[in-house]
Amino acid sequence: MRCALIGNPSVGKSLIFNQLTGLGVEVSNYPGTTVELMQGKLCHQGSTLQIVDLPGIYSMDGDSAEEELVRTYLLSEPPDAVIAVLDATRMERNLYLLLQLAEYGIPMVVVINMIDEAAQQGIIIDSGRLSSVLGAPVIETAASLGKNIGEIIPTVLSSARPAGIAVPYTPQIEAAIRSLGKLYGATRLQALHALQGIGSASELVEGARTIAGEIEALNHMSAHQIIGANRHLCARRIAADVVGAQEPDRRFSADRLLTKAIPGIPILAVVLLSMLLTVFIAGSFLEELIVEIFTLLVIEPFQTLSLPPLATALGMAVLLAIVAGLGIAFPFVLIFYILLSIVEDTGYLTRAAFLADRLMHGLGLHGGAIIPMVMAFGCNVPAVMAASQLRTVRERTIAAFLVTMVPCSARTVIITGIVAAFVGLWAALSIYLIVLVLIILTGVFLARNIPGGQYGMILEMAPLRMPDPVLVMKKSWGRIQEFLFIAMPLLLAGSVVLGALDYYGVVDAFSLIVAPVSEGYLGLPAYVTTALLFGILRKEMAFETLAVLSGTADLGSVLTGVQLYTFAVISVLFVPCISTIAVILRQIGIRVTLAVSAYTITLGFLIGGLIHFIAG
Ligand SMILES: Nc1nc2c(ncn2[C@@H]2O[C@H](COP(=O)(O)OP(=O)(O)OP(=O)(O)O)[C@@H](O)[C@H]2O)c(=O)[nH]1
Ligand SMILES: [Mg+2]
Repeated sequence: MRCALIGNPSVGKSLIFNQLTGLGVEVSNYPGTTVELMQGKLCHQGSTLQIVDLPGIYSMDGDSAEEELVRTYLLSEPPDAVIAVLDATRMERNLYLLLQLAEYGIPMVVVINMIDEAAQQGIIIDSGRLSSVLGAPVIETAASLGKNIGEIIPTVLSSARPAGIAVPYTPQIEAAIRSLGKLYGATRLQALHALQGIGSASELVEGARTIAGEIEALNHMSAHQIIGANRHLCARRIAADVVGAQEPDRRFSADRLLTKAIPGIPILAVVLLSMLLTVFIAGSFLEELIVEIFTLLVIEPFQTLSLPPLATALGMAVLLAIVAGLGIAFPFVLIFYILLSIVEDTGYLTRAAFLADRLMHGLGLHGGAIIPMVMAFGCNVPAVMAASQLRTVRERTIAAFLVTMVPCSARTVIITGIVAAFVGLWAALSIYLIVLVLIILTGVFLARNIPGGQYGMILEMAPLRMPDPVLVMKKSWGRIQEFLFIAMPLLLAGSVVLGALDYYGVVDAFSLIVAPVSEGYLGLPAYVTTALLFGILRKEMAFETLAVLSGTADLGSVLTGVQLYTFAVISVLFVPCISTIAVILRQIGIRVTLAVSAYTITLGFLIGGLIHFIAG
């Protein structure tokens, strides 16, 4: 048996899905979290059920990718039952979708989720009454508390049935439905779709177009609009019937403060800055701790072993890679993801997107793109994935450029580990400033020069709520896995290769070749440029390779401040790491990948040369 979860965005479908199946689909207080169909299985009293988590949608008849996905899914492979999830605090709007869903005639169970929040807001729902109005079973749940989730499957199995309710449309629409039925044998659903111009060219769609044209001429409103208005009216009536007295929302005033330019923008700046500072401070603290413990317990004992030289070289390379990955990058990445999950689940991120909207428009993006931009501080890889969800090619292209320029945690490691440690805190901050200016210039330039229109942003404010610590940790863990299981192995493999190349003298030979450019143009010893190139594998590798090749972790003793600064700026700017390149290639395309790589290499070496020219 197959069963699908359908509902508006952010009503808790994925959380219910996870609780039913025991899987870990991403759950977040940000509309549009699930963008594709997710499947899971569960066993109930000996029989296996397949559960499908669908993206959240506001309507079944629109033309967004998510709406089309849900519609095609229901039409082409109708599940045996649907679980319609509603948000108890927004019944009217949720019922609008439910009324449309009812027209598909698939057996359903209605789940009114977030009943805990409704209770807090003084909203009372008469679910018995709703059940008799809809003609389908209704269950009240609070997924975050696990309340009544256990009742869903038994109810689906015992009493799911097609909802009996039908929206009463205006006489003209009803007449059109009847004649389309008579003329083309269309069902009510097919006739409604055809009247709204949904579906591929067919006699029915052609015939419906003529009728819809007549209706439009008579009403000065398209059939699509009339149908929508009828459904809204019906949803409003049902909501008025089943939803009890509602107290004014107390969170309203907090929202006013967060979304008005003043004090909203200063608050946003403080939030972003404190996120960065927390990552810096807590990250460095953990970093030192881990590196010290690791050196004491692993590296020092390893050095006292008398192994053959090649084994020592390779072993050291692996150990250094583990310190670089687990000890240095991990604390930064983990803390960043925890902070991001918290900001997301409080509902603040939607306010940030709203505030950033105007600013981002200057860069050719809309406020929603603030999410990939902020995520990029953690790691560019998930940020590019998020950017590839933007609506137009133009936006995706611009976002790919800007996201890859944002200093990710690995680059933060270079900035803190090299510049802050050996040159100074202000020098480190100045790198962020340089990057910020370059990002703005790039965005403005691309926005002016890439053709294509700009979409406005339609983003629903997520409700403000206390994040659930367990969910926050689960989500951060889910995100960190990419780092642990994809980046770490890459880092280890890269280090072994580096160790071998160094051992056999290949690194030295390579250094000879790059020496003229490196020394003449950038003012850097040749091995430093070699280290830079290793940064393509993984940005931390640049740092680590530099330490390996210069033979000491105390970089200040072998390179001057300007040299270290130049090195850091170039590695921050030039080419994203290999994982980022791969993900741009997969999600956005080869042309953008090549353009981004060429652009960032040029930028890195131009600015690097400039610094040497001015300060060297
Ligand atoms: N208070 C409360 N919060 C809930 C409940 N159910 C879900 N949430 C929270 O609501 C937010 C949205 O949950 P998701 O499961 O991601 O929602 P979704 O319907 O899958 O959303 P999309 O994938 O965007 O369509 C998360 O922050 C959940 O923790 C509930 O019953 N009560
Ligand atoms: Mg979801």
